[in-house]
Amino acid sequence: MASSVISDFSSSPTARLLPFRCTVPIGAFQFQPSVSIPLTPLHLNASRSTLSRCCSSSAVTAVATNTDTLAKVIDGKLVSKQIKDEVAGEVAGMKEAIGVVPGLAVILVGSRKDSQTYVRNKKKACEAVGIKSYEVNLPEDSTDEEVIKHILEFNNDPSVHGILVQLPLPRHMNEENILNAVNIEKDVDGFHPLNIGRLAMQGRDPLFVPCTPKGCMELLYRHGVEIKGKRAVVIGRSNIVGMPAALLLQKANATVSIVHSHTKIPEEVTRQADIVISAAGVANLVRGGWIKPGAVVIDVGINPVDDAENPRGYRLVGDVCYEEACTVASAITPVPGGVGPMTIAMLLSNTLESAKRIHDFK
Ligand SMILES: NC(=O)C1=CN([C@@H]2O[C@H](COP(=O)(O)OP(=O)(O)OC[C@H]3O[C@@H](n4cnc5c(N)ncnc54)[C@H](OP(=O)(O)O)[C@@H]3O)[C@@H](O)[C@H]2O)C=CC1
Ligand SMILES: Nc1nc(=O)c2c([nH]1)NC[C@@H]1CN(c3ccc(C(=O)N[C@@H](CCC(=O)O)C(=O)O)cc3)C=[N+]21
Repeated sequence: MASSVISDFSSSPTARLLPFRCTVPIGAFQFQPSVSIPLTPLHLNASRSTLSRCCSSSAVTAVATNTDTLAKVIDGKLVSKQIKDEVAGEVAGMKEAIGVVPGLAVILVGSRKDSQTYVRNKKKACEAVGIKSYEVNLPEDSTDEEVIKHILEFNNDPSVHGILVQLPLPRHMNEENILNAVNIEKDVDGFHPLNIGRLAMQGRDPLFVPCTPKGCMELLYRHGVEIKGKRAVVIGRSNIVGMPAALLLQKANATVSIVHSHTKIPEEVTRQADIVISAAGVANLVRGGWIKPGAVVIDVGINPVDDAENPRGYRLVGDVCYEEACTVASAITPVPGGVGPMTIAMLLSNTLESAKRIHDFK
């Protein structure tokens, strides 16, 4: 039943919304949700007809399952749309007040199809909210120096407030040297070691938080999921997702465990968690039996799997076996339509934040 009320609307597009809390309706098979989630229009129940055909359901029988009540779907597409609308409003306001238009520069090296698609989508998203985008495409066999030359130009260009070097870079390149060249004041990806270092330290704050983990946290906040004092498990420890996600959960006072490829009995660790963020890049790694009944599951994984019925010949699935997880979790993000769109929304938000900081615009 809905209980409390929304408050604390600050002017920032990613301002903390204090949760509009209620208890998840629990079906005939009763289990206690480990976190409270809100009853807002953001939620739909997972429908069996839209469940992905991920895996056989045999593993689910090993755990207490809730076959009558399916998890709430955390709709990242919808939340990202709200954030983009907020960003668009602020971008227009800034232009009108001080004549500044935020600018994002994207550097793409090589011709990976997936990277080209991401860059195209980022450009479209910028246009939609009024952010100016700049793009540099370099051939696969470029040198580190060529990439760094463009970064330095953007560092010195006052119309550029955010710089993103699309990853992964070609294998011959030194990612560390290249990312180090980005001015931390324009590091909207939050990948510069100074930004990551500040994220890791008590009492310090980074200028930017990496977009994907920030998007995961934003989904939890905007859905009223309590984090303080909860157990969280992050599957994956990469610099761009897993590690910063674990740091953010810790900053929010969760007790955090990290599962990686050397973790023994990862299902046992994961089953302890009230909140699971999975970023392993392994399709259907997380089965229903890995999830504590009532847990909230954020699936970051984007994994192509063959699908002859799909015109593309493949479809995207997450790390989590959605069909199984839906019967155990209290809330879950879908793939696609979960964390992915949030990553883009956070990039726009970070770019706006950067322009505001550089121009001292409140
Ligand atoms: N939705 C979005 O916006 C985004 C989605 N992604 C997706 O998220 C996923 C992860 O991306 P990224 O972090 O860049 O990937 P990486 O390959 O850099 O990292 C994967 C991590 O998962 C761990 N891992 C791999 N296999 C297993 C396993 N079987 N059990 C436990 N842990 C495992 C690895 O452990 P170890 O360290 O031991 O090798 C590593 O820490 C991918 O599917 C990617 O496409 C990425 C960025 C944004
Ligand atoms: N410097 C850098 N910054 C990044 O943030 C970065 C990167 N490099 N390299 C690659 C990864 C991956 N990533 C995604 C962004 C959006 C979706 C996204 O919008 N996905 C849609 C589906 C898109 C589709 O259908 O193809 C969804 O999940 O609904 C996914 C993945 C950002 N990354």
